[in-house]
Amino acid sequence: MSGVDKKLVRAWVRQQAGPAKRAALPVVISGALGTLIGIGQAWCLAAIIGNVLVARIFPDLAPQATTHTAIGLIAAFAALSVLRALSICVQELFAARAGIVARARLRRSVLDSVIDIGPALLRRQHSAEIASLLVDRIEVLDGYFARWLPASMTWMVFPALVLIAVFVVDPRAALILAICGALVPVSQAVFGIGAALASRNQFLAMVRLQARFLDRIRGVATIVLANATDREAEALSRSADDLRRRTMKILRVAFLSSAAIDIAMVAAIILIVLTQGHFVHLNGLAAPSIHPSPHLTGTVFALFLVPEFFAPFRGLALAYQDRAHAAGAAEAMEGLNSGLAAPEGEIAQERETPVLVVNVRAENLSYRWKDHGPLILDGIDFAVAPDDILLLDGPSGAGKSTLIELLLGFIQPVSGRILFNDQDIATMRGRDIARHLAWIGQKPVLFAGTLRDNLIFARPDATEDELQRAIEAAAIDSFLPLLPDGLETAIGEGGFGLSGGQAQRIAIARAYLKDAPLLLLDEPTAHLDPQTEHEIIASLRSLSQGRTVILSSHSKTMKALATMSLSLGSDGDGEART
Ligand SMILES: Nc1ncnc2c1ncn2[C@@H]1O[C@H](COP(=O)(O)OP(=O)(O)OP(=O)(O)O)[C@@H](O)[C@H]1O
Repeated sequence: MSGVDKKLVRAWVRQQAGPAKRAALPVVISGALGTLIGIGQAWCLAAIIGNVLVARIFPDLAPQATTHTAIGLIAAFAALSVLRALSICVQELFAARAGIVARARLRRSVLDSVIDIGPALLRRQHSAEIASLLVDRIEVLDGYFARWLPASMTWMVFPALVLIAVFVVDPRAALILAICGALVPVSQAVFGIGAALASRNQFLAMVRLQARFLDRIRGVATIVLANATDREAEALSRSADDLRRRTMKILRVAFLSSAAIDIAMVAAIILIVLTQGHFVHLNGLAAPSIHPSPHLTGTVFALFLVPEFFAPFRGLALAYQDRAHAAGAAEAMEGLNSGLAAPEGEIAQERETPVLVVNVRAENLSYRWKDHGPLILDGIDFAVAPDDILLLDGPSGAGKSTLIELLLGFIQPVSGRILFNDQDIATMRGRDIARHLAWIGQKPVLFAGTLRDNLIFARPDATEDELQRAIEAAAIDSFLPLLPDGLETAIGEGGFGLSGGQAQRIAIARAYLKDAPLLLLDEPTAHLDPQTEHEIIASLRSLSQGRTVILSSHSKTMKALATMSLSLGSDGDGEART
């Protein structure tokens, strides 16, 4: 794991520490109980073997052993086994709950960041990468919260409990366990570095493959028409093979790390057995023979506890990958700037007073896309009030869409400011800016779902009456009877196809439902035929009434809607005219 990773994970762990460690505490407590019960089980078994079985074979060694003792020990072992099963069940339940709660909290935080940053995010990260963070990366964090956190809190404590129990009965065996146990962290540190690196590389390969798949599915028509199917299939199979090789590497490292623990465990067993002279006797080169002694119970007890002693190390080694995944997720979240999650409840406490009117003012607004690139907008000033329709005029590339993105709050000006009702939008959160406005672009996004789902997406709590009014105002009722299931027709990806004009009507209906006082229109009639454009403009005209409207369009008919204009580009002076 690189230094950057370490720093990120440390910062991330610190941030998670409070809620996640609290959630992991019951896992730790039930794990400790499980260890204590395991010690009890080992004692019962050792006593059965030492006091009962051996007494039967060598009555002179344990003459007092009775059938009653044997039955009592077997009953105690059975009862402890039931308790152990229960403690494992409880531990698993708490671990699963800790994982679920933490993942839900992280998903909300990442989603909030994605929404706050808006489409600007897609300029620096591939959508597949963001989807992978929200789904896969956070999903695998389950292991971090459910396994790694409890394991990292207890990997020294549980073996210490076992060591104390063994020490009381057989100090020599305890010393052997301690020495063999001390070797484990050294081997784990070596393999851990490899595991983290392999896991990080595997995640990167997976994200690359996902991004590639998504791009190719989106561009499937282009691939088929360019006769590039074979080439693309080959490239995809190369990416998939890369992922397979990296996954195998992780498995190899995991196998080596687990083998190191096994070796330490076997070494401990052999050393305990060999150092108990009274237990095993080596007759020269002949096979060892057993010479039980009255201390047999203690030795057997120590031997039974060897797996119990190493179990937390094994748990930690298995969970090391989960930590490596957390490093990858922390890095990706850092990219979204969502590493520092908003404390729970902060958003809910905000008062969401409805915005009724918006006066928009831009003061000396400038913007450049790249640090040392040309100014796309230079010293723009305008003011728009309710019932005004401001046309952003200028040739292609003049910066009309850029100005609309600034108004949406998706990008920030290099100088100057935009004010909504005298408040600088730079001081507002994305969701507050969004409450002021509705936006209609060239091509509305239709989600996979019914037409109804797509409409009420703008306001899920809209009543049936409000929905009907929006449908009429946007003239959706003109094509509704043509849809096989009316409002319940599945549209969007995998659903019923809609024409550009019909899709644009859905966007207008959404704007009606949202009922925001500021309307931003970015070439809403581009790509429409004159007849459809005429109908859409009629709907937009009524939608504009009483609202503040800022509009960008190359269409003469759309331009005719405007009450004032702002000339952008080389021939414009950046001042609005009425
Ligand atoms: N994400 C981006 N990164 C870098 N430059 C960009 C980006 N988006 C737009 N630009 C550049 O900014 C300039 C203005 O683009 P913009 O899309 O705002 O123009 P426009 O007036 O809306 O054009 P059109 O009328 O063709 O839509 C163009 O030179 C464009 O190349």
